[in-house]
Amino acid sequence: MGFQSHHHHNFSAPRLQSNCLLKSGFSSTKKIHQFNQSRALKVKSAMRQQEDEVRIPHVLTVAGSDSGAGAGIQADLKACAARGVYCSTVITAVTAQNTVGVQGVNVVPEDFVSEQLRSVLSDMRPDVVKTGMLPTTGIVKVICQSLEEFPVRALVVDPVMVSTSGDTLAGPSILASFREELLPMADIVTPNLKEASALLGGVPLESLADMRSAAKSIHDFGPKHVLVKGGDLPASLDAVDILYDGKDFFEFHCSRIITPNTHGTGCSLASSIAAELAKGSSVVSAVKVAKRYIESALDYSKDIFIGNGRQGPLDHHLKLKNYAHGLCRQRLFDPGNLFLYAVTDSRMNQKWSRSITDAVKAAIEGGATIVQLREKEADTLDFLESAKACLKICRQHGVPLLINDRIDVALACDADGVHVGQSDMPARVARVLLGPDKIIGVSCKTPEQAQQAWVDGADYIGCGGVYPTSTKENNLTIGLDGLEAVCLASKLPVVAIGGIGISNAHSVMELQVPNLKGVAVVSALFDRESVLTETQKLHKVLLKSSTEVR
Ligand SMILES: Nc1ncnc2c1ncn2[C@@H]1O[C@H](COP(=O)(O)OP(=O)(O)OP(=O)(O)O)[C@@H](O)[C@H]1O
Ligand SMILES: Cc1ncc(CO)c(N)n1
Ligand SMILES: [Mg+2]
Repeated sequence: MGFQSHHHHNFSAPRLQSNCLLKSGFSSTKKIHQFNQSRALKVKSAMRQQEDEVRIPHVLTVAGSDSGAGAGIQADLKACAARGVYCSTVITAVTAQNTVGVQGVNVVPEDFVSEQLRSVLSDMRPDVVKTGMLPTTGIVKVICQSLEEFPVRALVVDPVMVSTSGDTLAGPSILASFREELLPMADIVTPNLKEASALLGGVPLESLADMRSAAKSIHDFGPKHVLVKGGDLPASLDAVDILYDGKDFFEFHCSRIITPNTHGTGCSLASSIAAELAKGSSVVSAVKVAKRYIESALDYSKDIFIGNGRQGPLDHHLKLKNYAHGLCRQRLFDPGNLFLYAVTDSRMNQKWSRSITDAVKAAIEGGATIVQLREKEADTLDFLESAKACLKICRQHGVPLLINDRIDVALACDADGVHVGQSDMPARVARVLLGPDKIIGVSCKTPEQAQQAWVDGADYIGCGGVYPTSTKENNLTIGLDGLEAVCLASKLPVVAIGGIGISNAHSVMELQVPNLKGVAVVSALFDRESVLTETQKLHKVLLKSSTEVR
């Protein structure tokens, strides 16, 4: 500490620091170690104040765990993740729950709820707190105390009382604590019809007019906004929610989605509102966006089948999944796909006046096991259109389609991956852009490049030019020796490329070197009269080589 106050930042040369260290009287190694640690911490917190630090919006949810994961803590985590917000969790109860109902509830002692709150609030400073299932009045109390000690930007209260299945999650004794303690602190409270009715001592709520007057009465308890949700209105009516801010009413309409999978809509709506508030939205726009998200998620999960009960769960991660195209597509890369790797070339297709789709179709019918579109001259729009058309053909045959160099085109058409060269987008950047599931291949000529491709998260290596080629100008030929060196050093499967065709494919595969999975060809297939026949011939040669090996 003395060191810090005696010498200010201007004197920060390393030599001076070690002099000061001696002067300050740190003698034992232990002390020096401690000093270095505290200095490391200071450096870290100084770094944290740098301008380029990224503050991610943060919601803390205080709620119960739902073992079926449609509602509660699990819904909050997934909804926040889907909305791009960090979510920390304080658990108030653990429920044994599924699509049939609630089989058991285990309440977390209020002292331990308090301890969880302190851990998160004192250190991580969430922007917004959202509450869900609060099973005891004692738990409501510790939340109010914690929020007084550690204020947050907004409080969203979902006054959970009964599960969708009709099981009690918080008894009627909780109502007084809600009215008197939590609601006065809330920026928004989100009761469904039953909860609004209970908060008001049991008044029946059946129409939009009832919902409006309920919102007004609940506002008198002190929350800044009241959202009365109409999910449980008669099935003949739209799902309309009413927001009241003490002055004006806002109606949020969406058409009713016919689905058994509505378990968790309430929790997810409240945490999505919290997520938007954490991003800095006003309450009105937060509700608008959150409701839109719930509508899409409900629509998206309307046909999924999980569990045998009456109430299936909402599924939150609509953007990450692809049910629409049948089952979840399996995207794991199979190195066996490198066996006969067809690379298209726009000039050759022009020369033989065939469309890129016809070229791809013929190659696949002839036995190609993976296709790469390499369209150096094409306009982006044309390239995208032909990529979409080729993808359709490839999917029909279960053959992966890769795009050369153009990450944007691969993303736009949802191709299976990309192939990049040493002077294209670095593989590690491509990996970040494309996510964990897409296939990434990298052209490598040396063991060092092969090692880098592995480090960067590539899936395979294209190694060449093995023989001289006319497809690529100024391309260094590395020969069979160069190929062998890369294959031996590589941690990734390798496909050989460069001047390979029917006459020499056997000499390549004959190397029998580990990791070598096949050959990639351009001219040998596409600079020919019949793509189909040439591919069939090459396929035969490769099959022969691979059976000879065994
Ligand atoms: N079938 C549906 N179609 C469209 N929107 C719906 C449907 N059911 C509920 N919603 C909407 O979902 C949100 C949650 O509403 P709901 O009234 O069901 O809350 P809840 O009963 O607290 O939820 P939960 O069923 O998870 O306990 C509201 O915005 C509501 O309008
Ligand atoms: C844990 C938990 N919280 C909230 C709800 C309300 O849907 C539920 N069913 N379970
Ligand atoms: Mg409901």
